[in-house]
Amino acid sequence: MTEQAFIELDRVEKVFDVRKKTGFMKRERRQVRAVDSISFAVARGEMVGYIGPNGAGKSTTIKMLTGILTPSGGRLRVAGIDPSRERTRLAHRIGVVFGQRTTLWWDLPLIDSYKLMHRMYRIPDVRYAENLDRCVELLELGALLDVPVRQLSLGQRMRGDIAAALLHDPEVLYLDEPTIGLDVISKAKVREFLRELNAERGTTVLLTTHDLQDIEQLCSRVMVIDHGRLMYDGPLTGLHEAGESERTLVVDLERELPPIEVPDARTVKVEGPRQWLTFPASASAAPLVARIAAEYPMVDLSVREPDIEAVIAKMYAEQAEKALS
Ligand SMILES: Nc1ncnc2c1ncn2[C@@H]1O[C@H](COP(=O)(O)OP(=O)(O)OP(=O)(O)O)[C@@H](O)[C@H]1O
Repeated sequence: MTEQAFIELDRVEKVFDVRKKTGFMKRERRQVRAVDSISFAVARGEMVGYIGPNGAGKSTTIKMLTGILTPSGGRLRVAGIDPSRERTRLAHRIGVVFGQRTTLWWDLPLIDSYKLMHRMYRIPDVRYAENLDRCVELLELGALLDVPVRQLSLGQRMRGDIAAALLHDPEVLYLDEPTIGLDVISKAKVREFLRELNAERGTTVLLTTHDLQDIEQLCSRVMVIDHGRLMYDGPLTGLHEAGESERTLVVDLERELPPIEVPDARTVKVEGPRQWLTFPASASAAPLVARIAAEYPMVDLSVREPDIEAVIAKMYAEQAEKALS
C-alpha cells in the first residue's frame, strides 16, 4: 500500500447473515455479500466519488470506514487507524454526513446541537469558535442558529448537518447523498462549500451520490461499485471508455431523406430533415462529418457528448449480462 494513502482498503469484505421467513415456523438462512473484496487507496486531500446503483454496497463501505460495521475480511485503515477497533479515536479525525438522516437534535435550536458537539468532541474553545464562524458564514447559517432543527427546510438542515460534521476539523469527510432532495440553489451552495473546504483545508472527501452532477462538479476521480465489487476506479472522463459509450451526431439535412448510411456510424432516429447518428465516443467526429457533408445535402450539425448517467447504466447492464452468461 502507498505511504501517502489516507484511506486504504485491501480486499475488504462484508457478509451479512440474513434470516428470511419462508413460511409458518420456517426460516431460510442466506448470506448477502454486500462488499466483495474491495481494494482502493485514497490520498490525503483527494475528493473521490463513490457511486453505484441501489444496494451496491456504498453505505456498507462507509459504515466500515467509520467503524460502525466490522469487515468480515480484508484490511482497512483510515489515517493509520483500524476503524472498528478504535472507533472513538477515529471519530475525532473524521466527519460523516448521511443525507437521509440527521445528526442534529431535532427539538433543539441548531446552535444547541453545535454546543453539545463542542463538549462531546472536546473541541478546544478557540478552534470551535473559528470553525463555527467559518461554517456559519460559508453555509449561510446565521439566521438559522436559533431555529429548532425540526423547523428547518431540507436544504437548511443539510447545511446544518455539514457544519456539525466539520466543527472538530476532521481530516476526512464522508458524505452519503449530501444533495439528496435539495433544490438547485441549495445544491450549488453545498457543492461550492465542499470545493472550498477541499481547496483551503485539504480535507479528504469521499462522496456517495446518485446525482452525477455532484461528481462532475466536485470529483476528479470516481469509483463505481456494483454488487459489492469495484467495477471502475479512475478519472470521470475514463468512464466513457469503460462504458464503451457513444457520441451522437445530430445532422440537419436540406429535406427529409431516408436514413443516412455511412461506415462507423449508425442512424438511430429520423425526424423530418433531422437525423441522429451514433458513433464510438473514442472516435473522431471529423471524418464522419466530412463524409456526410460530401454525400448528403447537410445544412447544420451538432455533436452530443454521452450522458454519464447513460454510460453508467450501460456499464451496469453489461456487467449484468456477463453475470448471466
Ligand atoms: N444490516 C444489514 N443486514 C443485512 N443485509 C444488509 C444490511 N445492510 C445492508 N445490507 C445489504 O447489503 C447490500 C448493500 O447495501 P448498501 O446499503 O451498502 O447499498 P448502497 O449501495 O448503499 O445502496 P443505496 O444506494 O440504496 O443506499 C444490499 O443487498 C443490502 O440489502
